[in-house]
Order: sequence, then C-alpha cells, then structure tokens
Amino acid sequence: MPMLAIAGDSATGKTTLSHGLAKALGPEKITWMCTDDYHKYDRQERKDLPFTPLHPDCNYLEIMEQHLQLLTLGQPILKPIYNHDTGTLDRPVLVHPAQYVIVDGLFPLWSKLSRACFDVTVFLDPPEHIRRQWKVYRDVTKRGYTEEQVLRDLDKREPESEAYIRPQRKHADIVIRFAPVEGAADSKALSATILLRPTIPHPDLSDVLSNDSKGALHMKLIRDDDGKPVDAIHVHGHANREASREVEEAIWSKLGIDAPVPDCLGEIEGGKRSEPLAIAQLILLYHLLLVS
Ligand SMILES: Nc1ncnc2c1ncn2[C@@H]1O[C@H](COP(=O)(O)OP(=O)(O)O)[C@@H](O)[C@H]1O
Ligand SMILES: O=C(COP(=O)(O)O)[C@H](O)[C@H](O)COP(=O)(O)O
Repeated sequence: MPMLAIAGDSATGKTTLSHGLAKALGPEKITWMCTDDYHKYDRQERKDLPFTPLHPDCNYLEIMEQHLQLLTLGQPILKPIYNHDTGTLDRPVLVHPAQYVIVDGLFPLWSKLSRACFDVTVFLDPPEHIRRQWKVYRDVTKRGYTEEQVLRDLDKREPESEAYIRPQRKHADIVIRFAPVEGAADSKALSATILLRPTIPHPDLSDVLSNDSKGALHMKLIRDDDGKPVDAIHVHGHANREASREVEEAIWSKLGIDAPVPDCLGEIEGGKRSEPLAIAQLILLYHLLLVS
C-alpha cells in the first residue's frame, strides 16, 4: 500500500496537487488525509495562545505518528478533524486505508518516525511572494479573512515557518517549485522545477525527455541546498498546450491505464489549468503506481 506525503507551508498548493491525484486514482482506491487535523486547539482557543498552528506544540504530532504507523500496517484509525471552514474541531471519523494513501499538511515530514511511514515524500516550495498571493486570495475568498488579517498572520507565522516547516524540505525525495521564469513575457504562466533527489528510485523518463519534448520540459542538473548536484525536471509554463499534452500522454501511456489522460490533472480551482502541475502530478502517479 504505497503512501505519499505532500508537505509544505500553508497555501503552497498541497490541496491542489493532492486533489488532482486523488481524482485521477478514483475515490475507491485512495485515502487522502491532512495532518492539519491534528491541531490541538480550535481557532477561537488559538487567539489567546502565544504560538500559531505551525508550532509543534499546537499539534498532536505523537498521535499523528501513531496513526501514520497504523495506516502503513493497513489498520484503521479514528482520525480527528480540523474544519478549515469553521475553525472548529469536529467529531473524529473512522478511516480505513485504501490501496493508496496520500497525506498532506504542515507536518508529515516532521520526525524520523513519520518520514519512515512513506514510500515517497514531496515538499512544495513556491517562492514566498507567490505563496503570499495564493494565501491572501484563498483565505479571503474561502476562509472569511480580510487581506490585512492574512498579511498580519503571515508575519506572525514567519518565525515558526522558518523553525519548523521549511526545515522539512531537506527530508523530501522530491521538491516541487512552481515559479514564474524571470524575465518571461508572461509571468503568470508558472513553470515547475521538480527536484528528484537520489533518496529513492525515480521513473525512467528518458524517452519522454527526448529532443522533441524540449519545448515543454527538459532535464537539468542543479545544486541542492547542501551544494550537491541533483537532477531536476524543468517544465515550462509558457510551452504551447500541444507540446505539454504530448508529454502528458507519453507519461500517462506508461501507467497502463486504458483511458485518456484525465482532465483533473492540472486543474486549479476556478476553472484554470496548469500543464506544469499536470506533469508534476503524472510523475507522482508514476511513482505511486509503478515505482513504489
Ligand atoms: N500550481 C498552482 N498554480 C496556480 N495556483 C495554485 C497552484 N497551486 C495552488 N494554487 C492556488 O493557491 C491557493 C492555495 O492552494 P492550496 O492548494 O489550497 O494550498 P495548501 O493546501 O497548501 O494550503 C489556492 O487558491 C490555489 O488555487
Ligand atoms: O496553516 C494551516 C494549514 O492550512 P492550509 O495548509 O490549508 O493553509 C492551518 O491549518 C490553518 O491556517 C489553521 O488556522 P485557521 O483555520 O485559524 O486559519
């Protein structure tokens, strides 16, 4: 039962990435849960506390670790629920792990114990100015905050993000960064850089990465945080749709599923699409279905 972790700070795109994967695999095959459910306090209680949800003391991380271990054994858990719409802690729910398990959230790569539960670990790492735009838009339109409140909250969270969330990046097998290409005419078309660390075997995409696909993506060698060279796939945000679709179809055809590439891959809320997102999701599907 392959388990995939998708970690990252608030509004880094964890839900967007996971949603496409979950939809492509189908609800009966997937258990998708979020570690934010292990928040200890509701939104009201947190107002009087000196820390934010990014602090380990604000979360039942030992219980999260226990539950992750149970899921690896195919055992059910009584999972708590943090309701992002209301900010309340709701009645726990019984979860039986399905064929594939996706766990997203602020803390899935927090400890050795939690990391050991996963076959593939991902960290989402958009540049901070993009994350701030995404968070303001999402929290104002969906979570009832004003822009000023979100910006104030982001400043309050920053020290804890630096201390507890961003350090998890070094433990991921794959780091995905959606970012505008500097100097590109269309700065709205975000490209994706997908760092493939040698901590796990990665899909063989040599045929997909042939000269023909250079308009949509290419492989490059970049320096990781520790200065070591690491392979990365760069997917162009400004590639024409046809070139991207060809790459998507080529990866999809390797998965052996007798159906067209599902439209849910690359879907962003509000009816928008991102082909770099679709390609990142296809690489993760390849991992879940064929490599893990
Ligand atoms: N790859 C992407 N390209 C464009 N917008 C994105 C992308 N990923 C996420 N977003 C937007 O950013 C906001 C936060 O994304 P979300 O998936 O809710 O983040 P998280 O689950 O990490 O908090 C949403 O409004 C979403 O539509
Ligand atoms: O930071 C996160 C992660 O959520 P996400 O990754 O979905 O943004 C917290 O769960 C909420 O912000 C909780 O606080 P509140 O509900 O009070 O904003």
